[in-house]
Amino acid sequence: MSAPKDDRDREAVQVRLMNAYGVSRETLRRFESYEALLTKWAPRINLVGASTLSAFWQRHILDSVQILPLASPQAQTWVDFGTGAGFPGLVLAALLAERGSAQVQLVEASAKRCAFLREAARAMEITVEITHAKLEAVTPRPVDVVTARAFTALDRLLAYAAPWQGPATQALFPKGEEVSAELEQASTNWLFTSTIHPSASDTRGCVLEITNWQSKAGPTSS
Ligand SMILES: C[S@@+](CC[C@H](N)C(=O)[O-])C[C@H]1O[C@@H](n2cnc3c(N)ncnc32)[C@H](O)[C@@H]1O
Repeated sequence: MSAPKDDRDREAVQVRLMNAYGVSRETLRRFESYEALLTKWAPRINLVGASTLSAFWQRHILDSVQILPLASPQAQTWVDFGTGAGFPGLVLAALLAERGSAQVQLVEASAKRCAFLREAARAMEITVEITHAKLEAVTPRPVDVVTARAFTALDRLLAYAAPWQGPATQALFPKGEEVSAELEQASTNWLFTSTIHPSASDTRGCVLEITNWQSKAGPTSS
């Protein structure tokens, strides 16, 4: 008798994570602890869409993991806006834990989601900075990488991310089919360099990389 489809899907993604992204067995075990906690908490608080929980490995883990190789290998400081249940910031923090010295800050406005993030970090035995606040209220600092998934449209994202920009900051934003429209809209207010990386987890999606963004109105204030 063959294994249930969910188990086969999970196994296929895990093999891909190891072979294509070099994810270690130890990190896979961490993600399994994370999945168990998410499954336990999800019925009580709104963490991820119920329909996406069964596709945890593809829709959430792979979708987040694919960001890491797009970042500079030297990237040390990371911030993730609106992390929600942990995507992509907490997953990236788990991957970066193997490198030892990277610092990842997760900014999330919901107290319940922050409580979940703390528990998940504990379950995975990783260190991550969880900031319970609205992004607008957080003191920005220059970082190497800014990430945000399903947070807001590109035009507003660039405004949020501008005060976190250093000389070589990369912004890496998972986006869906709306990416062209968002790029067009953002280009009315911003000058930037963009690269669209096809998504490994969703044929309709991409990871949008933005560097060197600046407001057409001149230097931005936060
Ligand atoms: C649609 S969810 C996306 C969560 C996660 N990034 C993902 O892709 O699964 C947006 C998240 O941003 C948070 N959020 C919304 N506005 C925020 C703000 N101004 N500052 C920080 N977090 C915010 C919400 O609480 C929510 O968890």
